[in-house]
Amino acid sequence: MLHVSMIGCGAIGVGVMEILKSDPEVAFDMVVVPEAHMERARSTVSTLAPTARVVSRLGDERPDLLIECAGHQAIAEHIIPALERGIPCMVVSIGALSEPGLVDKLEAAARAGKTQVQLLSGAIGAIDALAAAKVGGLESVVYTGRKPPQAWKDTPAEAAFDLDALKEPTVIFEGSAREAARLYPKNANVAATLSLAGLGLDQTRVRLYADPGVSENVHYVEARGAFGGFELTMRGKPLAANPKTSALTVYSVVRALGNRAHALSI
Ligand SMILES: NC(=O)C1=CN([C@@H]2O[C@H](COP(=O)(O)OP(=O)(O)OC[C@H]3O[C@@H](n4cnc5c(N)ncnc54)[C@H](OP(=O)(O)O)[C@@H]3O)[C@@H](O)[C@H]2O)C=CC1
Ligand SMILES: O=C([O-])CC(=O)C(=O)O
Repeated sequence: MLHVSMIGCGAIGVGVMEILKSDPEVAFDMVVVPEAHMERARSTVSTLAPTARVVSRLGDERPDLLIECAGHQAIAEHIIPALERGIPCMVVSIGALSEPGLVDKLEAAARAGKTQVQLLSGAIGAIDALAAAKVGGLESVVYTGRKPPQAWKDTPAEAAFDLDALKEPTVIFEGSAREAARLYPKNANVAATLSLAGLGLDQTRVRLYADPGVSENVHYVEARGAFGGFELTMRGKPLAANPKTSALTVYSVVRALGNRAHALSI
């Protein structure tokens, strides 16, 4: 039985607990949320993981695994201290890792605690292929992200474009993955994941579209290198609870937890 503590109880956290409710080999012991929202989280968690405690910090507890499904802040606040204490961690807010120095801090914390932090693939696929291709040498990685206009609400695109009135696919950003992550931090997970697995934030090229013709989060990747090349299209169905997040992200977390908990890992 794998004893897991989860940080965050939003669209991803709830989706993960819903699926794993029926897995006898995974137990959620604690769910960590901000102090102000503990009561709300308690009512959600009581139906999904009735034995789990809702807390605002991990304290002295030592789960087998700590998983972050919360956001940027949670990495500094919870993941780095847990790694330093030797608790293995998984991180889903990969966009946060575009902050200069944060990947190094994560690595240093894991080394100090003699443990490991796993960065999850989330909404994008072929990270195994891209990371393997990097060994032989990559020449180019180009990522095109296409989402319905409303998925770009609360981003700089809202000020620059009349999103509700768009009739055609519209490029809202073109540049490096680093710049994409700076301007669109809540939509930067895929660009940052591809960068970390491949050519880095400065050499990974990104184009983002607000497209009234799509209802899904469409991720298109072209990679070239010594290995040859690949093109990948993901058409991720958005979660009802958060249209910025593809449902595959939830499944990617469930897969990762299953791979730690079960006798067979794939
Ligand atoms: N790797 C990938 O491909 C993808 C990654 N993501 C990332 O995953 C993360 C979660 O996404 P999603 O579930 O959709 O987001 P939600 O906004 O639905 O949920 C986030 C949850 O985390 C909680 N939270 C926020 N800050 C903290 C903190 N410092 N400590 C503890 N809990 C905290 C929130 O609490 P409250 O509501 O009280 O603020 C909320 O319960 C985001 O960072 C997102 O960018 C998303 C999609 C794909
Ligand atoms: O599709 C998703 O779930 C998330 C996404 O685009 C991103 O954050 O890059």
